[in-house]
Amino acid sequence: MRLLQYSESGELSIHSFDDGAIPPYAILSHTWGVDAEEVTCADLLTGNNKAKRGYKKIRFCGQQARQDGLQYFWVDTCCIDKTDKAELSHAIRSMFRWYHNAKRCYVYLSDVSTRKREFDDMLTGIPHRWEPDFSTSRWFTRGWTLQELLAPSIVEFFSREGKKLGNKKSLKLLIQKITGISHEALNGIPLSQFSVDERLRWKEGRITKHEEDGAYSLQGILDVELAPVYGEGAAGAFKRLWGEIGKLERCIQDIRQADPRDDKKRIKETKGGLLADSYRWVLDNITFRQWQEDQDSRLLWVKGDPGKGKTMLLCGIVNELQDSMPQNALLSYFFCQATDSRINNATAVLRGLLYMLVDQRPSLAVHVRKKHNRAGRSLFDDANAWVALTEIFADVLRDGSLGTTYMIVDALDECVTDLPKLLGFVAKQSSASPRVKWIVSSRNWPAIEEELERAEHKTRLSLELNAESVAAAVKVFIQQKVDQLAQEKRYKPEIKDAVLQHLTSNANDTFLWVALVCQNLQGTPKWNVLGKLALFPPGLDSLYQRMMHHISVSDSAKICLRVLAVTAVLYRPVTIAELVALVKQLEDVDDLESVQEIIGLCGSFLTLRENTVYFVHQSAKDFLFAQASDKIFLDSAEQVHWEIFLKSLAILTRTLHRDMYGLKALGSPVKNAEPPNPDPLVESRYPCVYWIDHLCDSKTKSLADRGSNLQARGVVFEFLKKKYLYWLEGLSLYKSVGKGVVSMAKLLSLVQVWHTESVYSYSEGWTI
Ligand SMILES: Nc1ncnc2c1ncn2[C@@H]1O[C@H](COP(=O)(O)OP(=O)(O)OP(=O)(O)O)[C@@H](O)[C@H]1O
Repeated sequence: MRLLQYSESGELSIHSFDDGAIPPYAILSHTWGVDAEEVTCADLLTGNNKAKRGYKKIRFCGQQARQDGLQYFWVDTCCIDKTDKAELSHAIRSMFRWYHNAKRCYVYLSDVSTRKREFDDMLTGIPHRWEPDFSTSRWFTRGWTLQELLAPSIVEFFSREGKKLGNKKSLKLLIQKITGISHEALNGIPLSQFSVDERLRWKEGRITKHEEDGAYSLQGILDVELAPVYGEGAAGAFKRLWGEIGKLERCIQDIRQADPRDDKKRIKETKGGLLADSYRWVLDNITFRQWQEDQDSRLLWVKGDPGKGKTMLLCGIVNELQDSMPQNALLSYFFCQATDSRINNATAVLRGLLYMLVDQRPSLAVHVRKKHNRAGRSLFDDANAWVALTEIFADVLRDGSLGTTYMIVDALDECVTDLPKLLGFVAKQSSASPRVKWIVSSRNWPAIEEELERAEHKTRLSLELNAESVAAAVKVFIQQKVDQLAQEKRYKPEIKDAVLQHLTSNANDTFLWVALVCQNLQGTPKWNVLGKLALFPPGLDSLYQRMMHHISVSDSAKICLRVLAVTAVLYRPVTIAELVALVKQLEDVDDLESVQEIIGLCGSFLTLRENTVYFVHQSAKDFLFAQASDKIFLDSAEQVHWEIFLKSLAILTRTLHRDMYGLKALGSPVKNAEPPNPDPLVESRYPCVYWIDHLCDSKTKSLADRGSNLQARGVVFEFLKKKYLYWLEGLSLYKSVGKGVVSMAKLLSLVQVWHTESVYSYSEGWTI
């Protein structure tokens, strides 16, 4: 980028700077006069044509910049060498960014005068107003000036005498009236938050000298890049612009696997809502403040035992940052959950973080588009997705337009697949840039500590070492929960006091323990509360143990344990309809209410939200595997996987057929495929995506279980023979083709294992 500078003696000079080393500068916005009177790059380099009228606005810009403490300034007439085609093309593509990055933009209005005022005042005694001239100024009718108004954060307007008229914020009512652009856009809200149609409306009626510029001048406003091809005409330029907008939209849609904002909302609600007074302590915590204020503190690791409130703390921190960060800062976050295969792996974490960044600032998609244009959606979910995502992510974090950026990842310990890779990535990237600040949270796992140790600028916030603050936060939580219970269940004061007392003395600074006991008390009649209190032992595991015992001795033990066993090995939370289809024992329970009741009986471990069954907490699932596996899985977890695999293929064989959504036209885009009502595939969504995973995690890999292997081969062969294409159609309707491809690769490996273990038999002759 070239910049101008006036020396102390008033000498004008021009300097070139590389992208990473551009000093602070002011920028001029104006409308062109007669070409011959504008100062060109050649004029400056040769020192010719010093009498051109165009020097007036250059002098104005230089003086104003100096007054504002800026040494350098940029003027389009002479800072671009328009005779050099490559430079012109680069400048057109960079212009929005140059205006955006300028410290101040001065709009020089050569057709608005303030001096006229004094003259008119003398003649008529009526004060002259510059506003009418301002409203009809040529500046508001030109194409390129739209981005010059929108891109910089400070835009100041000057009359032809160089008198300041105001800025885009102080004049926003007037500017809105003239341009139809909303206050929010003039106040600097990211343009990506306005629809493409609205942004295009702002451009209506504006003209450009070259017809193609109508489209080229919109690229920054619409977050796309368009290399200029003068001569293609307006139609050609707009056609390419639409094409780029379409590609950008597809790219952002393809990155999106799940929106972390929705996951955060869901997690917060499933955990009973966020209590601000139970997390605000962190804002005054010395380690947290150091992370926030110190440039050299880039990675904060929040660590603590299960149920200490890390996830809720991070939800609170996200809210606080959202409210307090500067407008051009970015915030991206991800909440891992081991029980949900959409959000329990390293690739999903990067994809979620990237989605949030690109969604807030679509111009960052330029780093994704190079690869995405070639690979499409499979870039993010094929076997090489991790490698591609880490490269893209590193480019995004290096982007020059990135200001302060916050990256937050909760529950690293719940990243089931490729955690070491994720830790390595966080350690590396958090050391790379002082502009990017990271917070991660996890349990106190030595393996995580070891990896994060490699980060250069890290601090840690241990909840155990901040026991006093956590204890006070838990106390507030207990008080709020007990008030709520007492009010809803109309406790007498002595019962309320006893509950408060029991919770306070046994919670051991563990939020989750309090939440579980209160959930239990919710279903306890008030006459039984005092008797029941003593049955809630301190410590999470003891509490789970008691809950397990309660389920095991109940009349519904058999069915509840089965529901728990199946739910524990599923790869994502399932809807009630999916659960009923997968659990054989629920087949005869034909009404929804009874199923809900059964799930309620497992209530200490499971919870229902919007018809979907979730584990109350990861620690509940951990407990089932570690300490109750003999009770719930009976034989083994692999056996449960095996049964789900068989059940899945039975469901799919029954439900999959040709053109399940009645689309009729082959090749309809899947995004237009609306499920019929009722949806014929309501039970088969889960089996369609996960049957191979269950097969792989069942016993069939082992030669010892030859019988199962033979049975698996037979069932899989039959299924693929009859339903393979319909299965692909199902995957496509569920937008899970990428996952299907990965699953097929897994199946192929499994077949190869069978083969090498001599289970494969040519005489039966089937191949995959
Ligand atoms: N600030 C808060 N407001 C409301 N509820 C809270 C808050 N902090 C913790 N809780 C309650 O405590 C429970 C456990 O908290 P959370 O899930 O955040 O713990 P965690 O430390 O992330 O646990 P784990 O490491 O086992 O995942 C939540 O389900 C919620 O009921």
